[in-house]
Amino acid sequence: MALTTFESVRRGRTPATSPVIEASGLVKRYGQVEAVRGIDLAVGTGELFGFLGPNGAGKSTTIQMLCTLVRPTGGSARVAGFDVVRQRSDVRRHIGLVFQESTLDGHLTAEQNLRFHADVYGMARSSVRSRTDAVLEMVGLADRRGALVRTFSGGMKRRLEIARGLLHSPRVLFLDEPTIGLDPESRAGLWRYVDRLRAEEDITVFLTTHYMDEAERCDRIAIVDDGRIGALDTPSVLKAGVGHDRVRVDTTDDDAAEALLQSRLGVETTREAGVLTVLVPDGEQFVPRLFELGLTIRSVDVTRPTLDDVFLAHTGSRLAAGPSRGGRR
Ligand SMILES: Nc1ncnc2c1ncn2[C@@H]1O[C@H](COP(=O)(O)OP(=O)(O)OP(=O)(O)O)[C@@H](O)[C@H]1O
Repeated sequence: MALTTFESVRRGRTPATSPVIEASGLVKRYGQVEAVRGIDLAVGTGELFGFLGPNGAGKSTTIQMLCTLVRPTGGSARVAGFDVVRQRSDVRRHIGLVFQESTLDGHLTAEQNLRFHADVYGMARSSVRSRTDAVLEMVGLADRRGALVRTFSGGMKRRLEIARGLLHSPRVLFLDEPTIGLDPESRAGLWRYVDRLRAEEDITVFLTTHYMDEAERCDRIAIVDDGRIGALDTPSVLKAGVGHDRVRVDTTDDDAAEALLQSRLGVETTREAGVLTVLVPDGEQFVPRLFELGLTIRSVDVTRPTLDDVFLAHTGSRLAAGPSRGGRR
């Protein structure tokens, strides 16, 4: 799915393709605790959708409602065209789940784990063999199909879980912090498989993550805080919304540079750690104009707002604060 398709959609809340997940006024209360306070969203077919928020924001509860594991207190949601309350088994047939905690059986082989899942889902025997081959191939585990899962590395187990989540050809794959606890190489490997999967099957991926690089991959992101969505758009629009590019210029004569920047380019400067700093909407367009001033410039660097800045602006905490380790599921 080309990113540009989604980039071209100006209204962040509207997906570029027909919605496969739709939630309207979704609420979940646990006694006095209002875990989810009214979530509205639409996720398009084929989209990689990021659902970000600090610990306790309501992400897992929202996912559990979308996956039919928890019944909403209010509002409604449809997944793959089916209502999450009235058509639970239809929803379940069309979704795949990969949660933080492994539910694989270490005493069974990779293939036996998949077979067991196929039985639970009532898959037709005729399709199980070919589909098992296809998903094991997709996640690079075809040659380990007969090995016991307890001999697998953390990355291999996570890949097998993705294979299992895909076995029944779901339309939506829910990945709840899928790379938590994995080393960088396994994380990169897992994303290679997700990319390949998205290229090969018209699947929608609903992702929660605390990693900025994973959030950057998303076509669109919702930032949820205190049970509500505070922002929803493409990563680039969200970043543009939180501030300016920071251009830091090192010159041979900062006083002269400061005067020229103000008089000729009409920009205010500050000095941060002794370096002349300018905040501008578009650093890339600004830098060539700097060089036209005839200054002797030693170096220039441009820093753009990151998704971490976006997260901080909307939630008051840092995305990079680290993945959650709690689990109530
Ligand atoms: N079964 C439950 N009973 C009571 N309160 C709950 C239950 N599940 C969640 N909550 C509360 O609802 C709120 C939202 O929790 P939720 O797990 O959805 O957050 P989260 O965004 O997924 O957090 P994390 O990133 O830590 O997984 C929290 O205050 C949590 O304590």
